[in-house]
Amino acid sequence: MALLSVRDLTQRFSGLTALDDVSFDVEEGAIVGLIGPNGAGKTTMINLITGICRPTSGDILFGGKSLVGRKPHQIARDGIGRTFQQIRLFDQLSVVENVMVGMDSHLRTSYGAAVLDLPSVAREEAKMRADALTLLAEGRGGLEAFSERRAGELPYADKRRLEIVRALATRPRLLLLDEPAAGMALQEIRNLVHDLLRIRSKGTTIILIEHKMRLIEGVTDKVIVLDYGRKIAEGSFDEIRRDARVIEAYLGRGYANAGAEEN
Ligand SMILES: Nc1ncnc2c1ncn2[C@@H]1O[C@H](COP(=O)(O)OP(=O)(O)OP(=O)(O)O)[C@@H](O)[C@H]1O
Repeated sequence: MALLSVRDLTQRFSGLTALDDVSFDVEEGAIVGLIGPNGAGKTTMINLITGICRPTSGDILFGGKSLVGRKPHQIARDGIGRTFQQIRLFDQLSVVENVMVGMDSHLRTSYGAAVLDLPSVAREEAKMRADALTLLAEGRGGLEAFSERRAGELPYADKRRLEIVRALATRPRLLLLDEPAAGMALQEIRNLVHDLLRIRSKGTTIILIEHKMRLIEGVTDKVIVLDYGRKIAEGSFDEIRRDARVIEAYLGRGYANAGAEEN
């Protein structure tokens, strides 16, 4: 059984069909790319999976159970984490605190104990800090070296990487990334390829929206291509880059043989 199964999903916004009868499966342990031109419906797909919007019709099954009608916080607890196109860090908090904020839903200490400042709260916080530092240390060029710096002071690419670490703090089974390589230079994308493969090797399934084909080529097992809300292709990057409809709608002619070297 697929970990995630999107079935006949349609989303209309007053007259505009953002997604039109889209179906695909994501197998456990896969890294799946979601690509297509601006306005194709990629972010809408992530918003439906995470419960921000309710689909006009169709279904989304996660571990065999429908997500439709569930609230975003319930879906996060079900095991789906995400990052956003626009960075959403707490700039005034330290790097490690940003990751700890992401762990809140796992905090077992009660509100009452927190108000009374009981030792159990201090123990819980120390454990969260240690777990957050472990997560920060796992990426290439470990972010843990900057753990006490304010997030707002980090270079741009590290902010994006910190967002991913924070999304991992909820220990998701499925991680949804909305343009994680936006604004990154070549070496930073290489580091991100390494980070994503490592995250997958630890058991997290990933769906990523991305315009940087170098990242899509470097990490994905399968790519879904959307155009005007419709799925126009599905296959390995090698397959879809030779697909006439994908070349026409999105990639352009240079891709069929050249690959992602220039992008
Ligand atoms: N809440 C909304 N209300 C009305 N229209 C919306 C809403 N959300 C998205 N749309 C429209 O749905 C279409 C798909 O948008 P979406 O953001 O999903 O595209 P995208 O593929 O993520 O594009 P990009 O690559 O530019 O981020 C667009 O025409 C957009 O204007």
